[in-house]
Amino acid sequence: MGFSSQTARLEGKVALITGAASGIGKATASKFISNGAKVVIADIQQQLGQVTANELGPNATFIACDVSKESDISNAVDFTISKHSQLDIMYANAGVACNTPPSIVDLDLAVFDRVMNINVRGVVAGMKHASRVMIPRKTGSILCTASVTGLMGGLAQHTYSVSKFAVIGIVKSLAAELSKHGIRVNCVSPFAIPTPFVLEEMSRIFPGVDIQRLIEITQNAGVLEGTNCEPNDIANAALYLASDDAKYVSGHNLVIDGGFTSFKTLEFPAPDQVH
Ligand SMILES: NC(=O)c1ccc[n+]([C@@H]2O[C@H](COP(=O)([O-])OP(=O)(O)OC[C@H]3O[C@@H](n4cnc5c(N)ncnc54)[C@H](O)[C@@H]3O)[C@@H](O)[C@H]2O)c1
Repeated sequence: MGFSSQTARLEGKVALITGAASGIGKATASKFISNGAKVVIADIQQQLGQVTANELGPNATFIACDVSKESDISNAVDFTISKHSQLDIMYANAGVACNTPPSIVDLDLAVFDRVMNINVRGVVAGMKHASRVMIPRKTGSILCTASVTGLMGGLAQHTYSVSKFAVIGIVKSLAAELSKHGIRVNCVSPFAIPTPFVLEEMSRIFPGVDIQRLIEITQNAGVLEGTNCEPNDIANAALYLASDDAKYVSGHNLVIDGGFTSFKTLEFPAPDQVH
């Protein structure tokens, strides 16, 4: 009993990770590779995706993919199979934030549709095409990145939060369907990890504040004193869920938020106190 070897928990496995050119996806790709997996990085940013794959070494390959296009997703799955002959782990991680107006009265529904196309439709398409190749093999692990905003609402969250509630809903529904095929479906829900995605949001809230200070503010928004949240915290959770260590875990949403949703409210300094 207990965890398998820390260095080879994914030996012989092949993973496809969307949105892995940067942030959480990149950290997870690196973690999976150091645990023995081969990883296909699928991302809309072609140049950065290629740089990331080069950085991660020969067990990483990049394929251009816009998750809002079903044909790009099916192409990424086909590419993975033709390169590695199997797909064991599908991590539908790509997602975007958006600048939502304070009031729903001013909500631009075109922005709403765009976010849903990436954050929800993109995840569903990833699950669909991964399932097609996993079901005949009677094995597989499907992951997605939801968010703490998929558990609780908040001001100006009428788009992003809706998309992440939907992701958690899909995870629970698909886990039910795929259990009879030996496929597990889970998600992770991060909070305030200082990636480009979050820092873009933060620079909207605190215009003109330098990046290092924004990283500091983001990390201090967590609740555990003496530790900083980072992409690797999510990569560790993804590794657990993807590996056989979680062989009896399905339909689960693993929240990695330093306790935020359990016992604390968000505490940013007032914008005029940040210089
Ligand atoms: N950083 C956080 O605190 C946090 C919190 C909760 C949830 N999340 C979720 O984590 C996931 C990863 O975000 P991150 O924080 O690592 O940000 P990030 O900006 O570092 O990474 C997001 C990646 O997704 C890619 N992407 C965007 N649109 C795409 C598309 N249409 N097709 C393919 N790739 C696309 C980007 O190019 C980028 O590489 C997202 O789903 C986000 O909603 C992040």
